[in-house]
Amino acid sequence: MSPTSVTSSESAVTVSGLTRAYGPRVVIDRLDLRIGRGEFVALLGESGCGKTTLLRALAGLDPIQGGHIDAPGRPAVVFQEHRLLPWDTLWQNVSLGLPGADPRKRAAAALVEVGLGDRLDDWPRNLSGGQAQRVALARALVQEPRLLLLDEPFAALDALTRIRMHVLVKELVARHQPGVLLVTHDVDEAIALADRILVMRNGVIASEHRADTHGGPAASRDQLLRELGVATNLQVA
Ligand SMILES: Nc1ncnc2c1ncn2[C@@H]1O[C@H](COP(=O)(O)OP(=O)(O)OP(=O)(O)O)[C@@H](O)[C@H]1O
Repeated sequence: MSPTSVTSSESAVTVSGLTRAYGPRVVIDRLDLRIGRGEFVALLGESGCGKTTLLRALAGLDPIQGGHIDAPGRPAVVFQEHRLLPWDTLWQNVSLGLPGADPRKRAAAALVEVGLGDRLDDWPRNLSGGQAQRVALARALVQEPRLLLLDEPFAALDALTRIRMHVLVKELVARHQPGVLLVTHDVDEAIALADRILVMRNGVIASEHRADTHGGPAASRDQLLRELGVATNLQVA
């Protein structure tokens, strides 16, 4: 993978008036959103509010019932489960569907970037959960997507592995400059990673918080928990 030079004003995705319904039930209601190249956006919201529905619509995996999604190129998606093919080696998994010459070489470079450059010919079954998610990240980024969609990719990992993955994904996004939408339940993860945190409620973006220009966090933990309807004054007797 080669680093890409982009301008921050370049759009990774622009969404206007997006509506997504399951039968009569409207889950996303005329939602507007723009994510720039290199921008890391986290999406929080209580369970069932429509986060994954939005991500799947942006990925082009589901039909939409109204509005418009402008996402040049094909978005790459990393899910909570790695979705690697067990009958393919790691480099084959990473290069799957990759157009152009020398797929093994490009897959190798991607695996080096995620710290698995010595495991090209190994099999998914021999990987830990964290290693498998590294391969999933390599498989996404080798496509050099303008938009990277992350659906709770670290949720099943232990706390230390999750922190290592945060450091890695931050580095990779800084180098490759996709726009990122991270769906997460983890308020601390959103604070650690995001330039902008969105809180979704009733099918729209109810509030948004931007990190300050000095890299300060987009919002405090208490503030986000309050917005998510979680009491923060819990006292242990
Ligand atoms: N295929 C489907 N058919 C009908 N309803 C669906 C379908 N998928 C999701 N829903 C409903 O749409 C709503 C939003 O679901 P979604 O999975 O997007 O929420 P979420 O915010 O990602 O939840 P969680 O945080 O628990 O993963 C929920 O009420 C869910 O029951």
